[in-house]
Amino acid sequence: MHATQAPDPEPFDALLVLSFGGPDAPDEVLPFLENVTAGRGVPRERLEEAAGHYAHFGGASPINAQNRALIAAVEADLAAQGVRLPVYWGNRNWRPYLADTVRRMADDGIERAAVLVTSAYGSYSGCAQYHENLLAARAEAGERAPVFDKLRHFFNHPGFVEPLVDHTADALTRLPEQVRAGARLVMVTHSIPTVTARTAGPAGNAYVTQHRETARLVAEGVARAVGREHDWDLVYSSRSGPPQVPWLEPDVNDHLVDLGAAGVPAVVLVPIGFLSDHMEVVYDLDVEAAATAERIGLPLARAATTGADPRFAAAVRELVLERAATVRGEAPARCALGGLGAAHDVCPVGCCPDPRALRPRPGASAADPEAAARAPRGAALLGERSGRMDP
Ligand SMILES: CC1=C(CCC(=O)O)c2cc3nc(cc4[nH]c(cc5[nH]c(cc1n2)c(C)c5CCC(=O)O)c(CCC(=O)O)c4C)C(CCC(=O)O)=C3C
Ligand SMILES: [Fe+2]
Repeated sequence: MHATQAPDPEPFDALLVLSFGGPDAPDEVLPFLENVTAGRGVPRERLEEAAGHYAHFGGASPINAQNRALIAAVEADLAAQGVRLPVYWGNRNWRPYLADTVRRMADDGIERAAVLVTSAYGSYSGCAQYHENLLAARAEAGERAPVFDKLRHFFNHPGFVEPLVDHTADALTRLPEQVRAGARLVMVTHSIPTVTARTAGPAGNAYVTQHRETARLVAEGVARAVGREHDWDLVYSSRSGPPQVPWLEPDVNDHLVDLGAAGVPAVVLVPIGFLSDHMEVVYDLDVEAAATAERIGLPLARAATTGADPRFAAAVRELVLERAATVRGEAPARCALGGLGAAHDVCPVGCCPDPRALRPRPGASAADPEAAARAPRGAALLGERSGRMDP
């Protein structure tokens, strides 16, 4: 018998890792891309361009292997801490599809699961759309479907930030010594339409605000680690959509050219927007941005993502136990670095509406920005059957 009691995940009887998904083979690339862009107005040319990125890697995205590694790290951490919680995995856009996973969870008798979404930040694509996916999957699984509690955004959790700090300090050492001290930290994330950015989070602008905070925390940590300040910028990759729709800028490539022209001696690319080495990282940064830097003679190093770092696996456990305690009506410590504090557990009304609901449609009455978001999304996922509600 152990003297100390294992931490209590009650009322959760499972953890669900919910991610984007990606193809595992060349013949899966187009069907995957069609899933991603269904009804989202992404032009055919952009689809073909994206297919080319996957072709560059033999038609397979690194994302599935990365998620398997993350799940293995989380399982190892839970086991080491004596937390008995099975871990399930489902994706929005590819196998294992979320709906199949939720059906399996129901078959296994799972009643209430914490959900880790592999996006650290609030936005329609990174938060609300996953809530919609959960809602749809529950509807498909029928009345035995488990209840889901999506964990809060982890952009300012030390278990996410600290590995990025170490990886950035490590990337600095890979630059030639004579340019190292003057290196600029270029923090990169996925671009999104500016309208989606403006309406992200309970007060708007959450996507950019949270990224700026993570960028600042990483730069601050790096300064402590290397004993020297480095200037930083927040830039964007992977622009999609039709050309007439404005997306967040500057693009990482344009920015590298500007920095080179301004006489910046070297750059470290820090992919703060991505939990692991997705296609956006291994293609958009390691192929495309690296070629841009090469062309203009700018020394460049790319920091590794947080990935399956054991500190992140421990953070996932902490977030699950924290949320479990909150659901039980306790007031647990909510760990967060910096000035923004721990993000909300349940998304309030108006949080991260679908950009399609914000676009005025010809022949329709003026678009209602709140139309897509009339119900608090977290609460909507709680089982009416059980009558459970969040505090
Ligand atoms: C905010 C955000 C995240 C982070 C949150 C999260 O992690 O969910 C994210 C993640 C990802 N995006 C990914 C891939 C793609 N995203 C696309 C298209 C789009 N992304 C968007 C936004 C985001 N995307 C948006 C607004 C679009 C336009 C279409 C639409 O409104 O939905 C397209 C279509 C073709 C193209 O345009 O490139 C692809 C192939 C992969 C997998 C990579 C791999 O295979 O390793 C991952 C993790
Ligand atoms: Fe994307």
